[in-house]
Amino acid sequence: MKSLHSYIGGRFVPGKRGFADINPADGSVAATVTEASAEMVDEAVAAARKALHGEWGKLGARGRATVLYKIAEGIEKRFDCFVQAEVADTGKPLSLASRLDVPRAAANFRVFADVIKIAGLEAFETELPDGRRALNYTVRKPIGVVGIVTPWNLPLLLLTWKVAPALACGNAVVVKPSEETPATATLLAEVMQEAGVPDGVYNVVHGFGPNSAGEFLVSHPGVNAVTFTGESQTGASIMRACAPTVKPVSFELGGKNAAVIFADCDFDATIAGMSDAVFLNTGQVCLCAERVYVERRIFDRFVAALTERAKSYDLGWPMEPATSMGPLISKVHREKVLSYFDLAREEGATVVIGGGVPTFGDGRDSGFYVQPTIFTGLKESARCVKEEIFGPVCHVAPFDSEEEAVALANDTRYGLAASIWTSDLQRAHRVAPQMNAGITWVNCWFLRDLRTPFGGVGLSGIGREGGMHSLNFYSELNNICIRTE
Ligand SMILES: NC(=O)c1ccc[n+]([C@@H]2O[C@H](COP(=O)([O-])OP(=O)(O)OC[C@H]3O[C@@H](n4cnc5c(N)ncnc54)[C@H](O)[C@@H]3O)[C@@H](O)[C@H]2O)c1
Ligand SMILES: O=C/C=C/C=C(\O)C(=O)O
Repeated sequence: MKSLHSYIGGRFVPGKRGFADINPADGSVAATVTEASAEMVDEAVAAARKALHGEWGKLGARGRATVLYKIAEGIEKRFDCFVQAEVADTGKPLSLASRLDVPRAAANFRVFADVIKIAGLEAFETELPDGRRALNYTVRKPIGVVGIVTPWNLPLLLLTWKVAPALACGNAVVVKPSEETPATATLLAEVMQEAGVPDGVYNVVHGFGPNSAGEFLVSHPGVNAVTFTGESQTGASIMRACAPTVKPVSFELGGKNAAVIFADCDFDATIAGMSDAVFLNTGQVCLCAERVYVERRIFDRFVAALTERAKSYDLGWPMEPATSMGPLISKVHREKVLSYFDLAREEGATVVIGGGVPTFGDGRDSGFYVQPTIFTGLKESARCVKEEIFGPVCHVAPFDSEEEAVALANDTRYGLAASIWTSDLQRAHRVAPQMNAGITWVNCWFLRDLRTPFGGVGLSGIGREGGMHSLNFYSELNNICIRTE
């Protein structure tokens, strides 16, 4: 049985207590993991601090970019290892990990290497009424030791989305991957060693959230900034933990995202896109559309076509190439999703398809699969329309006018992503800016350009990452004002 340990100051360090890393496809134990104690988190933060004062701190942006390209190559060299580790931890289909998670991890390092090389700085020529003149210019410095806490749904993708810009900016990091998916962050440590990343620049502490490595890290006085992706409530706890030392935070949190489908959409392309938007990664993507609003004229046709799509998913073993939907991440998460399925029925939903657990007659019956599920008929005030479920499920409701669609889409305390499906370009331009969300896609979903701002409003987060926005979070700007006259 494989044992996964924390990685501190360039060494794998076992913790005293162990916990199981479960494969959600059949409930088997994929690996054992040792938990980092408070002392080990202290050591990781100290190792990161030390690295900032060593050769890493002296390397310029070009030198760091070269290291980031090597990390990207290192991930690609071990492509199959990363895919297998991610599939074993998450149960996601091999095809998905191969086309999304692992390629994006390498892309994250390449893009931020490119961005740091071309990033400019601000400068102003200042003229005061009394005749004095000055040149103001800004320099970018690392923020220091960055604490990175990440979730289980896209483990390597979301971890590297933060590690890459943090390293590009010259920081040292201590990462706390989800206890559900510890493998790829650990494997990345080996890539870091091979790429010549100095000891202490990348540290991993394994464990849980409250009263464990997660809390020890975010409340640590030696951590200069915290970046977190996960549930909104966890974000609130982390914010409280960061308050005493006034750490800057960047939060990418939950969503209850709307899709708005107009009758003039390209119907087949919309069904294909919406099938991903609802069911990709078993609906466990923060950007997934759980609220789907469809213009009444095409409502029945849309529901029927999306239902056909739901039927077409192959809930196979994750390592089978044909598998298109895996299990949910854990028993606990499946219980949560199933409790929402029960609640939807109590709230008066019509179950169009799904709503339960599939049976297989093999080991997958001990895994955490659920059926792809579509509901209709709920009131807008229903909890299943308001709360994030995070499973392969959506509620579809009709609308009659553009104004009504915008109001329905925006009636949420979240605000991460929205999608609009229409062939009318003017309508797209009119409606898109009205969406109360950080990201609005038109005739597509989860189409990413890593230079663009990514983040949410309301309960969906604080701040934006991506391109220059990441550089601004992961660095301190020092403005220098020189009197010239
Ligand atoms: N907005 C985004 O970009 C985005 C991306 C992916 C997932 N998510 C959200 O993440 C959630 C699913 O992921 P999850 O269940 O792993 O989230 P989670 O909040 O339960 O856990 C995320 C991480 O936080 C740690 N943690 C938990 N409590 C903590 C505490 N008190 N202090 C420090 N660390 C703590 C966990 O151990 C884990 O590593 C969903 O709500 C989803 O919408 C958002
Ligand atoms: O589950 C959430 C997905 C987040 C995606 C990103 O952060 C990204 O594509 O950069």
